[in-house]
Amino acid sequence: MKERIRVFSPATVANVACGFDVLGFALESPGDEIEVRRRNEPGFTVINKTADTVFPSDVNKNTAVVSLKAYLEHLGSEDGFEITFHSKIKPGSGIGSSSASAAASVFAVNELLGRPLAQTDLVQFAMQGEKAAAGVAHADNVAPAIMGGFVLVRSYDPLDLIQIPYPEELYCTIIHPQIEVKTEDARKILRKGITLKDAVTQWGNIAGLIAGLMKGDYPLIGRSLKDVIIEPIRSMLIPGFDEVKEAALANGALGASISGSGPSMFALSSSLETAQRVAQAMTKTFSQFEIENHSYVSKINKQGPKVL
Ligand SMILES: Nc1ncnc2c1ncn2[C@@H]1O[C@H](COP(=O)(O)OP(=O)(O)O)[C@@H](O)[C@H]1O
Ligand SMILES: N[C@@H](CCOP(=O)(O)O)C(=O)O
Repeated sequence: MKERIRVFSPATVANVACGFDVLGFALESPGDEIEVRRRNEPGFTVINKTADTVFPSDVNKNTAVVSLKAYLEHLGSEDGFEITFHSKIKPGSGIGSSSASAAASVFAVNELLGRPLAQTDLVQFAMQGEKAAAGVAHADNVAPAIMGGFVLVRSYDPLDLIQIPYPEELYCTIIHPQIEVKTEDARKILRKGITLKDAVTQWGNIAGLIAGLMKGDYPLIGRSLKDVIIEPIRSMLIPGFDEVKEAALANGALGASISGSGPSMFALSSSLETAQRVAQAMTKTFSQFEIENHSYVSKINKQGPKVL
């Protein structure tokens, strides 16, 4: 049996505007690149070879270790592993840094062990990594990170994950302002109650977004990419949010909102040319707020994690 493996695990956009905690999609880039090696004794070590990522000092709070422990416990294994991070999504970015790590380790070891579990069965363990990072075992990052594409979390209990078809020509613009917003903090500020009016609007939009993706109906996707519950609260953490979102829409994006818990923003477009124009417009607008930022365009990642 192989003793070591190197894998890539993708960044993800969770919530996707109106799908708080229930919808997410994977990006072709960026992502985590880790190498996992079986140790000769139980326990876990984390080696950080990334340029600018700072992990928790306690290795057992690393989401890659937390998810892997849950997976190995399920298998009844007492094996130990060394995890080396070669590249890393910046934590607190809003594109699933904690999720990419949680997904990477369980995918890697499942491959090393000859796939004792189906890939979709790995999500439940990666969710434990998310719980360590954000206090809640939300699946809308780790499900698409492991399964690829768009994934709807139809139910958490029991866990019911639905892969959602989407049009091939769909491009995501990500803009990442250089500020950190921890998911845990961005969850604490949310209202505990919502009005029936907002609930009706939100579930109409999530249904419309799913229908638009499945039908490849770009106008329907655009009409549905609206969030009346989470975005009004969290956008207060992102200086210039309204202006940047307006710039994206004015330059042809189907829709735009906060990526995950932020501070990154995402916009979906139906062509690469539009997505690139949107990236330029969002960057130019953010720069007017003197916030260092970088933007890029990514296709949707069909595959999820992969062995390198
Ligand atoms: N392997 C890891 N990768 C990223 N963040 C991690 C990891 N292990 C623990 N963490 C912690 O999780 C938090 C980042 O997760 P989160 O707030 O969800 O950000 P993001 O929006 O990037 O997923 C940070 O507090 C970080 O210290
Ligand atoms: N549904 C979660 C998604 C968090 O995404 P992340 O990429 O910021 O970790 C939430 O909105 O809290």
